[in-house]
Amino acid sequence: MSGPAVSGEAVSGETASGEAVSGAAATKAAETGAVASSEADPREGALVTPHWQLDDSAATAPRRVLRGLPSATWPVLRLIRRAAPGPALAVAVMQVVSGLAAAFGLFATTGVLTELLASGAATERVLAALPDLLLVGAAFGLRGAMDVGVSLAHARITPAVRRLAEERLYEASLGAELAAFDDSRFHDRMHRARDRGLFFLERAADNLVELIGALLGIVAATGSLAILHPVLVPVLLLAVLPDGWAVQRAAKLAYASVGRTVALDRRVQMVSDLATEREPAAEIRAYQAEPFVLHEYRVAADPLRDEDIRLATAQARVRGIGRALAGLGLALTYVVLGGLVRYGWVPLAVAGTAVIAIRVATTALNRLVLAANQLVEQGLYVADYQEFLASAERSHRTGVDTALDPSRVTLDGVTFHYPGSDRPAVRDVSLTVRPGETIALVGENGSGKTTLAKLVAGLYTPTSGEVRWADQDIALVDRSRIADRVMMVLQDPVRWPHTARVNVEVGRHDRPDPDGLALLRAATQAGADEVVDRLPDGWHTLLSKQFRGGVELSGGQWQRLAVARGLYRDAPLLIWDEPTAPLDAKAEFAVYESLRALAEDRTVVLITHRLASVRHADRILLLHDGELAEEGTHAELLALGGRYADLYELQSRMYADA
Ligand SMILES: Nc1ncnc2c1ncn2[C@@H]1O[C@H](COP(=O)(O)OP(=O)(O)OP(=O)(O)O)[C@@H](O)[C@H]1O
Repeated sequence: MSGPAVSGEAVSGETASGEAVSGAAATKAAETGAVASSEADPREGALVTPHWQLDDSAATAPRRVLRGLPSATWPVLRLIRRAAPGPALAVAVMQVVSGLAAAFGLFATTGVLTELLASGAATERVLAALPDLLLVGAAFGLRGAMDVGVSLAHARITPAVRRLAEERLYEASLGAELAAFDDSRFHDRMHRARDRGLFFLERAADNLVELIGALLGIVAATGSLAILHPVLVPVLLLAVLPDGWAVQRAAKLAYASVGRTVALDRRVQMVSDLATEREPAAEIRAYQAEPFVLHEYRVAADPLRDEDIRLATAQARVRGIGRALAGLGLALTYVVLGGLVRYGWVPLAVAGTAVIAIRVATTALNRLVLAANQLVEQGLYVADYQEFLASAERSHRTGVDTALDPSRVTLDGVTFHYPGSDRPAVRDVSLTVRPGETIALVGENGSGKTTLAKLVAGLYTPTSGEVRWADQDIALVDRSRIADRVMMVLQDPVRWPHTARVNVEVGRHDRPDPDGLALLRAATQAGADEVVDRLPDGWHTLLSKQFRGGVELSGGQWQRLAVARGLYRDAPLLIWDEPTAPLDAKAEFAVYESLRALAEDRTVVLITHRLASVRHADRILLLHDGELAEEGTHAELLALGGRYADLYELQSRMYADA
């Protein structure tokens, strides 16, 4: 990751003076580009920000999103409408009915009080009040029924929203270009969207329902209050606005805090994986790295804890001030009401209803303020979610939907930079792979072989230059059209936590193979049949120790399955990146025999460090520092006496010595 361009404001922003230090440290770290471990210990003093913690996109988000409630509400509303339109409509209707019942109940209460406070015998007054009393009871009952109905409909909304939001996130992530996964900003956005965005989206859906209910409750109570005496309405606002300010302020503090700590959170998560997952367990013990892992945890977790405490304290202070001001406002409201009765501006019965209405309105307004402010806070995270979807969408390349012929591949001045990297991984490479030709890419570690192979396969788009299949520039073609024509075995293939059968068939999951003949052919060519024969449930054995009944394979056994997966795919362009590195000699020999058979009617790009395996390639291309340094047949390159000859000589000597 290169030093991100983050200003001090990015990490100090809205916060108190202490955090300005983190901004300065951040800028310094960004300027020096030093690695985290050589920087100041994040536990010292104010929250110091190592370079991997910096997150420039978080800095601008609050201002943009805090423009108000609508921007927080619309995306949630749209999702609710898509995810659960029926329950959403039911909630809206029942909430309106509930609000009307509340208003009706308040007016009926005035009738009851008027009768009860009139002169005459107590029994007569009670009897006179009875019809209104029944109306109050009916209104109360209707509200209760509506509230139960709202809860039932609401229970269907939240899970449906989560389900839809998750699917959209995964769609966006799966649809993003491969290069996006090499970009740290994309990762930060994705983590914010996945870890917080989804959670808060669900909460925001809850709060929206709450907000609408509270709003209708307020309209009912305030409307009744306005009819009883208009001056009570502005006075009532005095009681709730300070609280509203406090919750709003607390939400901003929380978001600013998350902007500062999102990468630390991720760091803790990564250390947590190291400490608890199976894969690193053996190496950590072998290297006695347990104390180191714990140290790593503390370095990230201590400042997180301190930041959480600082945030909670600041929020409590702000809320306390809000509460005190709200109490004063409420007292003032009652004083005004007392004055109105004292000077005979409102009758006592109306004042009695006003007290109830004020209580109802205050409760509803508090609910509203809380829900609205939580919604604004959650809206910030929902915006993160939306932003991730948008960024994934932006990275999604759309192209023409055309048939492709990859038998002749031409690279024309191709240069490729990984995101955020100044040095090109592949530099100005031009070459042509002719139909049916097998080329081998060789060179030292990091010379650009895998990157070049991924460019040929259309997984990356060149920063400059063109990759053409036949005469078609593949940068302009739909991604799925390209992928359809390539079979590929990559370095470090995925170990699918699924059955052995799925591990092969996922190579082309929609390939019709009812008798499993293609599966068996691919498995035999890759030597995976021998692996499967020894599994307790054969092809149906679950290959993941993390689930009950699952088994684990050796590295070479996994690789045989991965090779079988690549072969099962069956496409005209074959790209093999170190397919046999973890295989034993027998399996390697078998795989190369299969490769030779496959190469007869395919264009093949083979990457390997075992130069003995590339002797039969039609052409060998040696990459050095991203550039095409040598090109020719095995014999030609040996005669040239360059880097290839040196490497071959070295390897031959190793075998001879052995
Ligand atoms: N995802 C990535 N993000 C940024 N830089 C990368 C990424 N992958 C590779 N690189 C850089 O690109 C350069 C070429 O890497 P590449 O993997 O293509 O080399 P290679 O020749 O295949 O190496 P090896 O023989 O070790 O497999 C290296 O300097 C590497 O550091």
